[in-house]
Order: sequence, then structure tokens, then C-alpha cells
Amino acid sequence: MIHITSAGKEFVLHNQGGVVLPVLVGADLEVASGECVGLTGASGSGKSTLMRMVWGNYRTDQGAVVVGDLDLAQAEPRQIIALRRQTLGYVSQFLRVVPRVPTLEVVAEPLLNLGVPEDQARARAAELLARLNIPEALWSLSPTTFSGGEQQRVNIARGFAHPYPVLLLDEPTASLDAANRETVLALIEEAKARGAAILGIFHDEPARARVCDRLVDVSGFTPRRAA
Ligand SMILES: Nc1ncnc2c1ncn2[C@@H]1O[C@H](COP(=O)(O)OP(=O)(O)OP(=O)(O)O)[C@@H](O)[C@H]1O
Repeated sequence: MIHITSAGKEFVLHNQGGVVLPVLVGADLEVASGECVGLTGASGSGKSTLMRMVWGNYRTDQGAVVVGDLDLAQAEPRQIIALRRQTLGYVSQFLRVVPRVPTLEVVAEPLLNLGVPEDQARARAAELLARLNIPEALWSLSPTTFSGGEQQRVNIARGFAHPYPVLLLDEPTASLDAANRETVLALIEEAKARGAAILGIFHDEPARARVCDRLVDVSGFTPRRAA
């Protein structure tokens, strides 16, 4: 479901004299349906950069990053938007939402955007929020004032509302207590069992060992820097 071939990325720092910072070169990676691949490598090796190239908000400079049948390196913005609506889900570390939208709507929104009837979308959102221990009294409130861990759980509920064929997970268990961490790991296992292809960054080593089928060390794609 994810096919990355000879992908490269460099940043041009326009506000720092146009310095060119090569970050990835010759990156190759495959994630099959039902598989979870974990990205590893030292801080700064390019894990988040590679994830953002798959998500389509960092442009791929060389090679191909194909999700389903769309090459993100060549795609038009409207194709990326359609891919994100139907195929590609992303649980980032931090929740970004429009202020004043109630939590239940935030979680149901990906389903409503796909035309799922409102009662079904809200029922699915409620089921996930309950499973992730967000008290029902909070569902009608905007999550902007929630605690870090509550916001992360709302973000996870939103990311798992629609059964995306491809999922990107950035530290999904980072600030969770044991019970909620267990729920998130179970959600990941269920997504794999229904055939989702998952690419993730997990600093939580036991979590990584449990859900990842393979690890890919991104430092293998780090260009040799001039001494
Ligand atoms: N938008 C950007 N502009 C310029 N340089 C960037 C940008 N994003 C990332 N980089 C650089 O790319 C390199 C890789 O960063 P990245 O965040 O992908 O690493 P990482 O492996 O995810 O690190 P960490 O584990 O610390 O999160 C770093 O040297 C970083 O400074």
C-alpha cells in the first residue's frame, strides 16, 4: 500500500543564505496491507520528514512515494486531499482543531466528510471516545482546553474513526497512562487485522515491539554530510 523508491529530500533554508540541507537520499520502503512498519534512527535522522513526505505536506524532491496508486511526488493538491479523505489517515502528536467545534464533531468529521449518515458517524465517534476514556461530559465541549493526554486521545479517536487503508502514526502512545496505552495498542492491532498498512514512529519500545512487524532505520537514508 506504501511504496517508497529512491526518495530524496533536501531543505533549502532561504532565510539563512539559501543553505541546502540534504536530509534523505535513496530511501526505499514498502508497507504491505496488514503490516506495521516502525521508523527508527537517531534524533534528526529524518523519521518525521519521511512521514511528512508520505502525508504529502513535505514535497518529495527525488524518487517516488506511492500510496495506493497515487505518487505524492507528482500529485496535485486536490489528489492529495482526496487521498487523505478516503485512504490515508494520520495521527499526529498534537491535535489541531478549529476552535469551538465540539469533541464529538471533531471525531465524527472524517466520517461526515465521506458522506456517512450523521447518526452513524456520531455513534462511531461516541464508541471511540468511550473506549478511550474521554468522559461523556466533555463530548459537547471543544477539545482546545483539554489536557495533553485528553487531546492526544481525541486525536487518536479521530484518526481511527474511518477504517483508512493506510495509517501514519506519530508517537501514538506518547503521553498516555497504562490503560489508555493498552487501548491504543489494541486499536492498532485491530487496524492491522482488517488490513491497514501502518507506518509509525514509536519511541515507546515495548509498544513498538508489540505492534511493529518490521523496523526500518532511517539513518540508512541519511546523506553523508561533508566533514
Ligand atoms: N521544515 C524544515 N526545514 C528545514 N529543515 C528541516 C525541516 N524539517 C526537518 N528539517 C531537518 O531535517 C532533519 C531531520 O529532521 P526530522 O524531524 O525528520 O528528524 P527525526 O528523525 O524525526 O528527529 P526526532 O526523533 O528528533 O523527532 C533535521 O536536521 C531537521 O533540522
